[in-house]
This record gives sequence, structure tokens and C-alpha cells, in this order.
Amino acid sequence: MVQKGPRPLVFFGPSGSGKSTLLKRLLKEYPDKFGFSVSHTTRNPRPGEKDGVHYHFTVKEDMIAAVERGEFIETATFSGNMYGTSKRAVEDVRRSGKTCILDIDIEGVKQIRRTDLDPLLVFIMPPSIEELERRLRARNTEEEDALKKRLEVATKEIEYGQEPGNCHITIVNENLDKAYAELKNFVSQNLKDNEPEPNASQE
Ligand SMILES: Nc1ncnc2c1ncn2[C@@H]1O[C@H](COP(=O)(O)OP(=O)(O)OP(=O)(O)O)[C@@H](O)[C@H]1O
Repeated sequence: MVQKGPRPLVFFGPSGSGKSTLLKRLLKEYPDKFGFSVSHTTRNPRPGEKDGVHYHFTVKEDMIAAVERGEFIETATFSGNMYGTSKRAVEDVRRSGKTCILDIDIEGVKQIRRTDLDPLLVFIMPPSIEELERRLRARNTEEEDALKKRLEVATKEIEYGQEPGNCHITIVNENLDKAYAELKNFVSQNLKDNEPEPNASQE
């Protein structure tokens, strides 16, 4: 079945390559055009959190069963709680007329490619591993062990992203403004039914 609404826009690439930086800029410039899917979690709601808005709150047994039925694009466990993005949540954003933005790892990319969600795959590549390491160190968000692990995984992710057919565009994020211009150009070429119209006139 051909789905109505704009295709989901998937960002993937090594940790530190600049995915969040680029997608935040896109969301800031076009707040009405893009949206995020609502994730599922088995953790308890915090005060003020609404089911279906902040998360779809569920229990482990149900979530495991849904994962086994193939309903999830990706899942992860943090401090004993499961989190995940369901196909349904991505479809919901699409039905609202917005482009659903996803920032996922390559296992998630492999999963979403097996669905009928027809995603546009944007691979964000660092200029070099050395520069990636410099940026991760400057970001100062990881302990040394976690940083080393991210750099190890980065090589595999770069290999996957560079294999023909695994993405629709590779953006080398050397100069941020140039990388963002490439992203905007790709988006406006490929999401015609969701043509970005800036809410601010200055570019
Ligand atoms: N073109 C660029 N030049 C220099 N620094 C950059 C550039 N793009 C992003 N950065 C910086 O590099 C760091 C990593 O970027 P960001 O956090 O966006 O990466 P990410 O791919 O989202 O990482 P993660 O997967 O770990 O969330 C940030 O501190 C960001 O400000």
C-alpha cells in the first residue's frame, strides 16, 4: 500500500558526526514541517508526562510481545527499562502531514528498510576519524571508555553508509553551513509534497 503524506527522513552516521546539530537546525527553521515520533517505554510516567504525548507508556510483557511481532523499528534498554520506536508511531506523524525525523543507528536503519515506510536515508559522515574524535572530545559528554567504544563503532558505521544502496545521500559534515545547505537542498528535492517554507524570511 502506498502511504499518504511525506516520507520519513532518517539520519544516521557515527556518534559525533553532527546528526543532532543538523536536524535541530532543520526543525528550528521549519517547525511546522517536521516532527518526531512518540516513543514507547516501560518506565513509569514522571509527573506531568502524558501517555501518547511524551511517551506511549507500556509494560515489559506487552512491549516484548510487540517487538516479537515485528512492530518496532528499534529498541534499547537503559537502566532496566525498555524504550523503542514503533512503525505505527512513525506512520502517525506521516498521517499528520509532517515529515517524521528519525535519528537511529545502523541496526535501526536495517530494520526500517525492511518496512513499507519508504524512508529517505541521510548518512552524515565526519570529515575524518581524527576530526570525529576531536569533536567528541570537545563535546565532553562521554567518559573515555564510552568515547573509545563510539570511535570503534564509527568505522563500521562509515563502512555501512558508504556501501552502495544503503543511503540516498551522504553529507560530509566538514563545514556546518555547507552541510546544512546540502541537507536543505536534498529535502526540498525529495519531499515535494512537504516543500519547506521558512517561517522567517531571512536565509
Ligand atoms: N561542521 C562542524 N564543525 C565543527 N563541529 C561540529 C560540526 N558539526 C557538529 N559539530 C559539533 O560536533 C559535536 C557532535 O555533534 P552532534 O552532537 O550533533 O553529533 P551526533 O551525530 O548527533 O552525535 P550522537 O549520535 O552522539 O548524538 C557537537 O559538539 C557539535 O557542536
